[in-house]
Amino acid sequence: MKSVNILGLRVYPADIAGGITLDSNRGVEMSCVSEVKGGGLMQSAMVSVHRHNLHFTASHQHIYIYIYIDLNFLAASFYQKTEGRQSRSPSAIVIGGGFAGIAAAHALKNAAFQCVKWLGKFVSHGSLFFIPQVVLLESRDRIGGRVHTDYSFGFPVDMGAAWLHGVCNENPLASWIGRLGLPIYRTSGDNSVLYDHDLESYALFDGDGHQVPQDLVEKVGKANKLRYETNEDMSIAQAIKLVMERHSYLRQEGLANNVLQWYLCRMEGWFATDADNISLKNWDQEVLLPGGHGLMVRGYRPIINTLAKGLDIRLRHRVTKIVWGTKGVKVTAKIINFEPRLPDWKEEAIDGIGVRTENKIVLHFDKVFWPNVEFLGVVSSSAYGCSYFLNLHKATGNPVLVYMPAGRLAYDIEKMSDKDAAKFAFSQLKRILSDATEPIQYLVSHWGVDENSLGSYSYDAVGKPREYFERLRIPVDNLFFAGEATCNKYTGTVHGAFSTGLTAAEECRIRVLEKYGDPDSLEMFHPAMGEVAASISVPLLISRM
Ligand SMILES: Cc1cc2nc3c(=O)[nH]c(=O)nc-3n(C[C@H](O)[C@H](O)[C@H](O)COP(=O)(O)OP(=O)(O)OC[C@H]3O[C@@H](n4cnc5c(N)ncnc54)[C@H](O)[C@@H]3O)c2cc1C
Ligand SMILES: NCCCNCCCNCCCN
Repeated sequence: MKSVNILGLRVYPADIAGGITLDSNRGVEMSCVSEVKGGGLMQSAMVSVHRHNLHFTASHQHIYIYIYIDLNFLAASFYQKTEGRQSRSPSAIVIGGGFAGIAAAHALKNAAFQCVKWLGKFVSHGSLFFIPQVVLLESRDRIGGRVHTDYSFGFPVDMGAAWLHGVCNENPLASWIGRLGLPIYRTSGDNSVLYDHDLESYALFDGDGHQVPQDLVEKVGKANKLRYETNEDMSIAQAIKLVMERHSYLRQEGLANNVLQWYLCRMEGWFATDADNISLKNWDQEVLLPGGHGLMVRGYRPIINTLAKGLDIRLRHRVTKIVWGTKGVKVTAKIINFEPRLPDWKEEAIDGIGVRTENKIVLHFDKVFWPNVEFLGVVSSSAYGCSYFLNLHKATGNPVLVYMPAGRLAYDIEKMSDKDAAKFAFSQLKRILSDATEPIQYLVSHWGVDENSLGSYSYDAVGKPREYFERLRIPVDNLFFAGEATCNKYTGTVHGAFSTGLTAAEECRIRVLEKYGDPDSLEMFHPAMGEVAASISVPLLISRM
């Protein structure tokens, strides 16, 4: 029996048909079909690789295809070319230049470097010949994926990921952040009621612009410590309703209820979906690293740029079709339609993982007219009606507020033009600060409708086992998968995506050696993944300690 604490809101309990044709003259050619299936957003890819036109592998005996796709599906294949030569060199194609794809390509490229060093020492003894070439194919005209730092205001603003969840040395990204000297503004410590914020520096208002007394906010946050015992999974929304029905003294009314709805709205932001979709059983099973949550003051871009340095990246290369192996394997739409088909357990995981939307509407003002707090909120009688504004001025010194709708609200706002979306965000601000001046610039993200992401990040859907995330990661024969939705521990995060990219690259490397290399040499190739950065410990630069 699973026990769940219920406390305020901390309730404890496209198909893309994708393809590449590697052309001997041009490199890569692609076409794509993209569609959204009702009920859930699914993606997959189909890549065709034709033996005769893999130009950059022409002199190699083994071609290693490493396919990395949108909703973080990664497929890899060995392609054997036996044209006389006995030399054996794999090549790698990474599909998708998000954090996981870039991490994988970076690690594979390092593996190549290690091999060259190793070769220098052993080739004269007739040992394994192994110089992988790595090419990364990215459908957008930029790298980063759901990490996208915009500079159009003249300073960095993250339109996707902005926080480092877990400001500590165990964070897989810590060594990179430390080494690059990137400052972090910590918005919460451990076990914060609001995930990435403490109730330390904020202002909550009711719809008429009156500030909600802080003791009420804290009281509601601490209110419902009841343990709820159930074997059955249900949604967070349903669980709260049941608890309230059974324990009338817990029922929040009037303003207290609106504050409770606001907590719920923040939880919906964390999972990018409505509370009706979030699994009571599994929502708290991800690992939250210690050290609280910190904003990347200069944005995430410097890390992705550093990891991408020296990689062969082909932008605007959308993968639409994959045929792999000596006889060819097809991966087609409906989630993933592999030939041969993926095993049922894998397809079930792809189907069962939820992905919905959180967006950002960034308002740039000529001056600051709001209170000097980390965030502003508007409470309402439903989570849908609540608002959350992150005050970037506190962390960065720039006069910027970021309005972040999630779930159904984000979905509805995505139907508006950018201008109307910005107007809507501003109208929410006007409700609480009547003397607010119009923004001078705005930016609007569209993660839900963007065919390259079709959602913001994955969540635990009601009735689906948590191990789906791990199932999604597990390789099938020589097909490999990576990305945030394959990360059981750190689902939905940048560091989670990053770590699965490294893992997938390492598994690919080992597979190449097992299949085509000298197994005894595995140790000699060791390395590469995480390499230098991981071994250097540089203290993180954290403000608001
Ligand atoms: C609004 C928002 C806020 C977030 N906030 C945070 C946060 O504060 N902290 C945090 O840790 N995480 C946050 N996240 C989550 C984080 O951004 C993601 O978990 C992470 O960036 C995912 O990386 P990925 O490599 O798995 O996938 P992606 O970044 O989506 O990478 C996939 C790549 O594949 C490309 N691609 C797709 N289809 C094809 C194709 N057919 N052919 C070729 N290329 C293709 C895409 O363009 C993309 O570049 C946030 C996300 C969003 C949207
Ligand atoms: N406070 C604003 C919310 C910002 N959303 C970031 C959520 C990132 N991923 C959460 C992972 C949940 N599994």
